[in-house]
Amino acid sequence: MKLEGKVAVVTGAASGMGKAIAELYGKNGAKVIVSDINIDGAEQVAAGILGNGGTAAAVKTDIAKQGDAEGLIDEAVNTFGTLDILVNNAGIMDNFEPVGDIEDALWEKVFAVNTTGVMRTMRKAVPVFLEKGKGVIINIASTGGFSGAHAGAAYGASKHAVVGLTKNTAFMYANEGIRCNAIAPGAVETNIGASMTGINQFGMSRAGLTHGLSPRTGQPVEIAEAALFLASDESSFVNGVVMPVDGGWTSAF
Ligand SMILES: NC(=O)C1=CN([C@@H]2O[C@H](COP(=O)(O)OP(=O)(O)OC[C@H]3O[C@@H](n4cnc5c(N)ncnc54)[C@H](O)[C@@H]3O)[C@@H](O)[C@H]2O)C=CC1
Ligand SMILES: CC(=O)C(C)=O
Repeated sequence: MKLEGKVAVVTGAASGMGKAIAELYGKNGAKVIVSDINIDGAEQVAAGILGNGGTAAAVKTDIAKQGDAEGLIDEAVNTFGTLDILVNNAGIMDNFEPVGDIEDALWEKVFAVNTTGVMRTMRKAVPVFLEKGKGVIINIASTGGFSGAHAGAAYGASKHAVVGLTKNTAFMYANEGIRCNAIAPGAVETNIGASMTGINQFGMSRAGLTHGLSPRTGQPVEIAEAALFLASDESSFVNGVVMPVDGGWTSAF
């Protein structure tokens, strides 16, 4: 019970890594706000946590919308009285486009979900954490947040931005009891492929050169275990890191 009594928001928690994180946090005593644009999926995850004796509530959130992203933090405080842990996990892929093939609409959508949504929940959570004198932020970035060769230009840029936002936040609030870290998963077996709408064959063939070096794919729970460590007091001196959880993929670079 590493998170007994803590209130956690997990975005994109209807599927994949977000679901695994929400479930593991629930098992460890956290009160979990299961947030997703897919409310049916979020409700199922919340029901599963409740069924296992935990505490959870589902909240429909389109993280790309300012009102939803900010309202999510209000909802957590209104429902469970406070906020201790924010996990920014919701994310979408691009279609592996190199910069020469990017369309503005896709660029803007990828940034709205993967980057701007992350900034907005953090901006809203920080005053709650400052008032308490503590709080934990975990951003699910990607190995594409420090490699140029794991997806398309928009996805890579959006995750590099999350890495920068994470490090800046860690440093800015380091004396205020707020810790901010990122996880950089490698290739994990989830439903993220469903967010692709028409793969750029050239871009995918270039990214595929490095994907071939990944020793194996991971399971969502293997990311969730890292997110549990970063949320718990066991990582009390860990701040501003971008932790690869990739089976050793990026040790090759
Ligand atoms: N699967 C992989 O190999 C990797 C994934 N990641 C990152 O991990 C995070 C989680 O992705 P996965 O679990 O793989 O994907 P997933 O597709 O299984 O889950 C993502 C969840 O985010 C939700 N979502 C999408 N757009 C949303 C929006 N506008 N508002 C709210 N929720 C929204 C989806 O409904 C879904 O439930 C993402 O940030 C992704 O970029 C990073 C590295 C590798
Ligand atoms: C989807 C993604 O971020 C990777 C690294 O595969």
